[in-house]
Amino acid sequence: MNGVNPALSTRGLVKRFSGVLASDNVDFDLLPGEVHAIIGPNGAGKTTFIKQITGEHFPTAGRITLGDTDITRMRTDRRILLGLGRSFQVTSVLRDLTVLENVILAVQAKSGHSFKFWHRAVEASELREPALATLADVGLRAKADLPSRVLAYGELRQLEMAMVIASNPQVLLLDEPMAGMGTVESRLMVELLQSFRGRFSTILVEHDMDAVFALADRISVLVYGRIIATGSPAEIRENPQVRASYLGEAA
Ligand SMILES: Nc1ncnc2c1ncn2[C@@H]1O[C@H](COP(=O)(O)OP(=O)(O)OP(=O)(O)O)[C@@H](O)[C@H]1O
Repeated sequence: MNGVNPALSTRGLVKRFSGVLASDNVDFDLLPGEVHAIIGPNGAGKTTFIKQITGEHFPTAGRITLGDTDITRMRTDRRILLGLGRSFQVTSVLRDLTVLENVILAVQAKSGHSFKFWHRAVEASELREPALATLADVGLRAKADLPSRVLAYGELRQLEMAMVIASNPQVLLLDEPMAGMGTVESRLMVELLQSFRGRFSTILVEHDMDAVFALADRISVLVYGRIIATGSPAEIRENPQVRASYLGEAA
């Protein structure tokens, strides 16, 4: 890897579900600061791969390393404390709290702050300031004091993103960030993710190929649990094996 230590890597990752080999000897490297997209047909094993990284599934064999730490069999909450950030579902936004309070809650959860009284957490400037800065990053600064329930769907997804990046994760897992979005919302999300360029080491799983090709520095193609190619968007677009087994059919 040219002497660069990956932010996250897997070696020989195997996940077997009775008859199905959902991960077939996956060697994967996420380089510092890159957006590395994983694409592949339905059932290729993308979700299974992500779930092994988050700790929702343990691999049948192989190894997962976050920085220098072997996390293969570590619990999810410990992985999060070590710097794994995962996009929340919209349902994790507490609708009765303000936009800012939701971000503060996310910062607080990661920082290990244990305030006995919630109002003290909301007032604590060491939580407030970074939360406000993060809201500015995602374009929601003006809505900080509104109850989250008044946000439009696209804004909720921006808030969700703020809640993930607020704790400055070393590795950001984005599992279908464009899911359920219309054209305009998707374009805004692509712009938002582009504004993060270089800031996070990001694994992106996404079915929207326009978004993938706009955002990814590198793309790995998963077919039947195996990575059949890894390369720049241009290399992947031109790869005959990828075209035959996946992109060709989509095009
Ligand atoms: N808990 C499970 N038990 C049994 N088989 C499973 C389980 N989870 C996934 N599989 C199988 O593993 C294979 C990979 O599934 P996975 O959901 O990881 O694919 P995917 O690439 O995420 O698909 P999609 O794009 O449709 O979300 C599929 O054949 C699936 O049926």
